[in-house]
Amino acid sequence: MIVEYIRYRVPTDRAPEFEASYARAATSLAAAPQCVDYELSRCTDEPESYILRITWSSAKDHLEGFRGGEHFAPFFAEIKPFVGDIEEMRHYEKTPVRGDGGAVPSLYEWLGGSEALERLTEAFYREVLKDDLLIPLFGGMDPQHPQHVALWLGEVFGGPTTYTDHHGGYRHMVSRHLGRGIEEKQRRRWVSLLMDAADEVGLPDDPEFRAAFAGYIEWGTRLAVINSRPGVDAYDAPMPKWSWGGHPPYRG
Ligand code: HEM
Repeated sequence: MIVEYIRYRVPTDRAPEFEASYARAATSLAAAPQCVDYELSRCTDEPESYILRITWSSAKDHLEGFRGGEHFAPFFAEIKPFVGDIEEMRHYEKTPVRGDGGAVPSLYEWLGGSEALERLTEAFYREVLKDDLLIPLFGGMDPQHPQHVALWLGEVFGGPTTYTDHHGGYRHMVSRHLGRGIEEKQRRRWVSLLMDAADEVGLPDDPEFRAAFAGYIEWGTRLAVINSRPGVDAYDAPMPKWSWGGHPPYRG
């Protein structure tokens, strides 16, 4: 993905016309398959200054796909009167320097940190080991497994990077699922028992936390099923970093 920034300096008497034109032009961005998202901001200190941010699937998709495609002409027709007001129009690559600020707690902090996760995985695997669908997979489980999964979850939810630093990281986690042939009904049971355990140990039950938590668990378990199929080899990937998505915590 690539981010395009376009900085405009528009005299204030033309600002309403400028914003109205962009509101119409945005329908072409919304329809363009190369456009990931867009946002027009106006400077509060210098109201003549605007910045348009557009994320494209790639620079090539923007320059060839969008500009050569059906949505460019109606887009350009709307914004053409303001081309002379452009001060900068360039592509930028995202760097790893980004994240939530201190105003937004990590999911790890919100759920109660490592102690809460250890309580969760202990209660969960106690039930897993009594479950007729899951016992064939977990019968010979390493006794340290619940703690390892607690560390994994902690890291994914924004806690310390202990799993990556001391337990083999992403590749090791994937390798533990290889060749296990996890079936959909086993995945479903795993999810269901984990949600029961979350209630049992009193993880926060606010809608925003549970939606983010369930989102990761749904994603992670489906990936575990894929990784457990025949022919998959161990691979490296960046550690997933899960956050609140579209709904940060409600603090009414
Ligand atoms: C979000 C979903 C999942 C996460 C985060 C997860 C995490 C992990 C981790 C971190 C390990 C390695 C533990 C270690 O380092 O020793 C592991 C192993 C394992 N996982 Fe998963 N897993 C997930 C889903 C599943 C599902 C759906 C199943 C099966 C229904 C499953 C079955 C296993 C088994 C059988 C092992 C090896 C256990 C042992 O013998 O020690 N996992 N998992």
